Amino acid sequence: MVYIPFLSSDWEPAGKHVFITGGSQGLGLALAKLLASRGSDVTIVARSVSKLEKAAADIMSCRKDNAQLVSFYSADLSSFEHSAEAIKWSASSSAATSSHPASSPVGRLADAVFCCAGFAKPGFFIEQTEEDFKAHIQMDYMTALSTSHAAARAMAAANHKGKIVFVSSTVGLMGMVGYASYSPMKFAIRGLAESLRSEMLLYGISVHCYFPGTILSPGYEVENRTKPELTKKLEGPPEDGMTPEQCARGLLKGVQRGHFFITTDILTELFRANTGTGGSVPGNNWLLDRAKAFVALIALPIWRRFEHDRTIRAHAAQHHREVGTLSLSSRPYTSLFLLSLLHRFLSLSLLCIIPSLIVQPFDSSAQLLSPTTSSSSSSPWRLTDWLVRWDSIHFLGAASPEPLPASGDGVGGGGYQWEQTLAFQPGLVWLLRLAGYSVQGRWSLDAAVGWTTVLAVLSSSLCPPLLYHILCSVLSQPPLALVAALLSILSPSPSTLVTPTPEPFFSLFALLGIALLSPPIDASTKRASSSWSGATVLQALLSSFCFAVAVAFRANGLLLAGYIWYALIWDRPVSSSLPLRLSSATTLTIFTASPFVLSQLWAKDRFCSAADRRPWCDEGLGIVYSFVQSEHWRVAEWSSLDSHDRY
Ligand SMILES: NC(=O)C1=CN([C@@H]2O[C@H](COP(=O)(O)OP(=O)(O)OC[C@H]3O[C@@H](n4cnc5c(N)ncnc54)[C@H](OP(=O)(O)O)[C@@H]3O)[C@@H](O)[C@H]2O)C=CC1
Ligand SMILES: CCCCCCCCCCCCCCCC(=O)[C@@H](N)CO
Repeated sequence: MVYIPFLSSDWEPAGKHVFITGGSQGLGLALAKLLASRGSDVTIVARSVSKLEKAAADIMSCRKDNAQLVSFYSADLSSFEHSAEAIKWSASSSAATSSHPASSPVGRLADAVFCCAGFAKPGFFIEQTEEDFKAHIQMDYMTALSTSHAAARAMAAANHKGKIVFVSSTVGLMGMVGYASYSPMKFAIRGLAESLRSEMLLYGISVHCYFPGTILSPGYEVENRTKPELTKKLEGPPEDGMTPEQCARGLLKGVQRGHFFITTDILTELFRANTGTGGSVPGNNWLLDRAKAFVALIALPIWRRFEHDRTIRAHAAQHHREVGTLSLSSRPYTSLFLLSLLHRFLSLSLLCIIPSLIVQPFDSSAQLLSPTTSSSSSSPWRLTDWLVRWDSIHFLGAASPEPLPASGDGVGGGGYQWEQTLAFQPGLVWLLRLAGYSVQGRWSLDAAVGWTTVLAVLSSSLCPPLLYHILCSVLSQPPLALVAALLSILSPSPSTLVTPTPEPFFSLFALLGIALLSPPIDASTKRASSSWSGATVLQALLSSFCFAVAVAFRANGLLLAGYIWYALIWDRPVSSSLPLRLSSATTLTIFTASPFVLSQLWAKDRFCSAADRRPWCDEGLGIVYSFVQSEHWRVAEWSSLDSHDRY
């Protein structure tokens, strides 16, 4: 016999046996109560007996007529065997399973089977495990599959023209963040419903599939415990959801009208009209479906692009902080370091060593030191020839404890002898002095240059991985951070990074300080901590220490204090009072600036007591730094080329 939907009238629940999985709570229970109130005999199936007993009593109290049967059966429906048993038991005349009034079977094959059992544990895809995915396959797809399979077999065998009703979800028509383990199961149920709608025509069994939006059920409460904030935000507040009772009424209405795909909210209806109709899926109303599909055609892409995707992208920064998307070990720190190291060695050999072996070095500053070099000519190493460039010669002059036996004028030696070197911060000078003593008891130029070079290569190679680390937390776009870090390896002045200059050390400590200022991740909440804690203070202190070291190498490190102000005053919504934050930022700025201030005070103390006071001792703030900049280097003057005669 052929089932002709057009000729069949509204489905009438009175007197029918309805079999409801997941009938002990939420949608299933609401549906069971509704159908009981419409005169159906009801069987509910779930796992927990205590919940079933309570629910069955509840359903009994909703009956229209006391002769209606209510029955519960406990089974885990993810198993084919148990599902088949449940269907068989409900149709049998077995003895009661307990003293509960609803523990006897209804005793005839179900007329309608509602597959409401389900479960959701939302979470981010990359955080979920094999167990999570398997649980969804079992609890959502397998429960629906095994129940419908058992029901279809029993109905087909008995030539019983019943109904099978699936419960999918809005996310069975559209996928969204947080539901990557659940939504595909609801798509699968939709696929099953479509296949069965077609195949069950053979037996006159009708098939329906319901796509509810948020149902304010006990299951919803549970899933919200693991639901990402972003998913909650996109789904909307609980007020946007529907009660199980509202959903049950909508579902029953759809079933009664013979709708194949049933929805109860506008958004899902638009998705249904957009993707769920046409082709092999029968529509609910030809004209209205087309009108809705037209609205959906315009509205959904706009909604997706300007609302949905935008919300997700805007959440990226918070997400990366919460989840720590890339574990530290999977970040390309080591590769960046090794790549930088390779670049530094190439710079050393191709720019410094090989050219000075073949031809004259491109920068001949080192030749000022030639008397020294020739005195140690027995050594095959010509470190100074290779590695002394530009300002290095002046740093070496100040670093050498005794005057350097230089051939030219202006190198000096024995400390800060030349006024113009006073604008050099003491960091590199100290480092060269220390390194020079490393080999013999006597200060050695080669040792100073050699060891400082090794440290410069290491320091400048650590900078790209550090920059990557900082950019990852600032940009929240690891690929972009990687490109920037890779490009940073290619310095416009490669030899500065591998020879005794302040830049490698300055960069390393400036970046370290900035990295330390990024908010710590709270281990328990996995969020960037937003409160003013001991850790915040310690971090800011450590970072201002790094900045101070950077200032010891280069005076422009003073600007780094801006990061402290940004972090303490602007960036972090700290709970502490503004005066406390302002005074902390001020204190840390003074700390950061101290190497500069101290070096200026030292210069003043040393050079301004003599009778022939230099002009800067009395001019303005009495800072030698700015005097040297304008007088010797003519910084910010177009005529700076003239100043060369002063070197
Ligand atoms: N809540 C929502 O926002 C939405 C829910 N849905 C879907 O609607 C349906 C009902 O949802 P809701 O009311 O929230 O569900 P609940 O989580 O509140 O209830 C689920 C029911 O299914 C039963 N159940 C779960 N697993 C099994 C199993 N393996 N074998 C037998 N019974 C089982 C539970 O009982 P027990 O644990 O004792 O077995 C319970 O009776 C589900 O399919 C769900 O996916 C769709 C869209 C939105
Ligand atoms: C143009 C209109 C714009 C409207 C924006 C709405 C955003 C999408 C809402 C998705 C809701 C998902 C509900 C199903 C969840 C579910 O199945 C789980 N709770 C399972 O328990």
